Amino acid sequence: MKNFIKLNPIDELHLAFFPDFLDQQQADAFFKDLKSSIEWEQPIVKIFGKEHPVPRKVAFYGEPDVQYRYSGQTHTAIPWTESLQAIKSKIQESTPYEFNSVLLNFYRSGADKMGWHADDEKVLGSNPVIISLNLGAERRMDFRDKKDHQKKCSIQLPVGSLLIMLEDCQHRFHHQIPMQKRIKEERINLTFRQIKY
Ligand SMILES: O=C(O)CCC(=O)C(=O)O
Ligand SMILES: [Fe+2]
Repeated sequence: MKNFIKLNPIDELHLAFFPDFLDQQQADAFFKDLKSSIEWEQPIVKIFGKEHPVPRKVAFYGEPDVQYRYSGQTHTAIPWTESLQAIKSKIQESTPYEFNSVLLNFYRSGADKMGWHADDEKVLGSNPVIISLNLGAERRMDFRDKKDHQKKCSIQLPVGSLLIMLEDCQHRFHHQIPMQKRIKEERINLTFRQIKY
């Protein structure tokens, strides 16, 4: 894969990173378009019997009939928009991976976040490759070994960067986007996935 650097911040964590996959102008144009054209939702999740809105907005797009369960509900993919098609083609020119859907997250400020999790659902198959595009505010992403919480690291995700989580990343590690209260700017992240079943 041309232009990707291999990141291996801790043993066994395999990432590929393309820091300026989109230039600032392209990234800004996609951000603006996605912010207004995507059907953003804020699902309610039940945690210990209490209902909470998820701390960000989300949307799921992809091939017809692809379904994905997140935030406690099954979602059917909304068909690719023109912008998503353009991003998808650009990613497919640079990587050998297949994907049939994208989960989008909209962080309204540094107060929005995503807690520790792994994208290791059965429907993604074993060792799923997750391709993640970053638009808007630069945020930090943390990784930690599921079994040994001392084994951890953080990376910065600047605007226009593309991060690929490879090999057994989802099986061995959790990741999160922590709250960063001093960040006031919005951010959109897209994670392209191959839902197998
Ligand atoms: O916002 C991000 O960079 C990460 C998103 C993520 O981990 C996910 O959608 O599963
Ligand atoms: Fe994730």
